Amino acid sequence: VKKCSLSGSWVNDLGSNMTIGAVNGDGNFEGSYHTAVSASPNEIKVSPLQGSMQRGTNQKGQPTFGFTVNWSFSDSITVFTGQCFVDNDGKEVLKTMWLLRSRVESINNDWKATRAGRNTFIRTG
Ligand SMILES: O=C(CCCC[C@@H]1SC[C@@H]2NC(=O)N[C@@H]21)Nc1ccc([N+](=O)[O-])cc1
Repeated sequence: VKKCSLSGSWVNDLGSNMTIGAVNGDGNFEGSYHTAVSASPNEIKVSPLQGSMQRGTNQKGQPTFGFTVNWSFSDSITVFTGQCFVDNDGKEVLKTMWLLRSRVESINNDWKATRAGRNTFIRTG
């Protein structure tokens, strides 16, 4: 069975770095995220992430997951969701989509407060 583990260090197509710790028995994990890009005027800082991985009853391998990055330097938050694959060269890759919600002053600006996109992560080191 193709096995793909989330624990360890990853880099995405934007050059952002992520480290994920051990996945516990409930499929939950924690880690840290250092984004290479930001739309905030503030200095970028390492930010915590928390997430969950679907274990699948019979360890199907290539699990789905989701995690939230609570940006420490800006009034915004990103949720990522995706799947951990083993590609045709045997390399682990995380294919994700994300929603980035920024705080806006007024409900009248709510329409423009959520950005969406995709990121692919590969292992570093
Ligand atoms: O910019 C930010 C916080 C940093 C977001 C980084 C995003 S997360 C999805 C994508 N994948 C990455 O690795 N990095 C990017 N917050 C923010 C955004 C917009 C506004 N705004 O005022 O529009 C304010 C703060």
